[in-house]
Amino acid sequence: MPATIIDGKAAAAELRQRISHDVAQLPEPPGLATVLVGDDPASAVYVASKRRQCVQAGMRDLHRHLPADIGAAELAAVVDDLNADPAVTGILLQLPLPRHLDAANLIARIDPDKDVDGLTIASVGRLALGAPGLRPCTPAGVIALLDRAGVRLEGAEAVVVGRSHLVGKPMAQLLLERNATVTVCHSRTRDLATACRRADVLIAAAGLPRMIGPDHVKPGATVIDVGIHRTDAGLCGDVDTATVAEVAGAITPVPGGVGPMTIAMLLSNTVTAARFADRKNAAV
Ligand SMILES: Nc1nc(=O)c2c([nH]1)NC[C@@H]1CN(c3ccc(C(=O)N[C@@H](CCC(=O)O)C(=O)O)cc3)C=[N+]21
Repeated sequence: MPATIIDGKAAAAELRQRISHDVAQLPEPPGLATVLVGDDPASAVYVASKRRQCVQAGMRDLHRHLPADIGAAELAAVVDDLNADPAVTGILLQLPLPRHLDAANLIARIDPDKDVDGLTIASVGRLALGAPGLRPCTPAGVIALLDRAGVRLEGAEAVVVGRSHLVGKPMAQLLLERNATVTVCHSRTRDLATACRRADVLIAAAGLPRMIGPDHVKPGATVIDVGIHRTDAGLCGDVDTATVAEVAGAITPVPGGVGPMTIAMLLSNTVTAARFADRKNAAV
């Protein structure tokens, strides 16, 4: 029997409904500052959807579009400005940045309480300690998707393929927090297929088109495809969906899987950041 398709579009729409409701309860609409440097076409598409959904949820769109040749000091000043602006609840610096800019340095400038991407050192530390904080959107979206699909994580064998700061590492930590037994695989893993076949829940986040095939999947496993690649044949993920669907119990499609959940979690983080800001104001 072919795998159940996990519908990320529907899950994201549901989550956005809840977020709109939460936004309406806040004393003031949160503001999301998306910062786009240059004109990378894929980045432009993602940022456009983030902005549209932000407005649809009742939040303020405080977008900044900056030229590709902006200097590091100038971009740092923009981040400082957004940190200081009380109308700005969340800041998202769209990656990748042009080559002459040091992303780590600029991310480090973002106020951790406005870090809706969950990428600052403080956010990473809070996640590692299990302390309250803003979690990276894609892995948080994957957990929400698994919960909605009724996938049990407690005691499950979870295998994450990929160890990026944006997805793989925080994904492993969130799964661990949910009491899964977590294995992290990467480009130097000796026998990837064997390691992956342990998985009850397999997360493909290595960034290589269709690298996960049916040989990597235990029959009945849940397969989450975080990859997104634009090829001549159209969009595809890190999973060879057609063949893996013959083996897996459930699988996320690309598009319509993890991507929409990433954006919904960004909105959710912006609401969380608004609550942090309220608490800070109440304290003074
Ligand atoms: N600071 C930062 N934070 C990010 O979260 C971030 C980033 N930089 N840089 C790039 C990646 C990629 N990313 C996606 C978000 C939504 C979809 C998405 O909605 N995808 C739709 C399809 C959209 C399409 O046609 O491409 C889907 O999968 O159904 C995909 C990819 C966020 N990223």
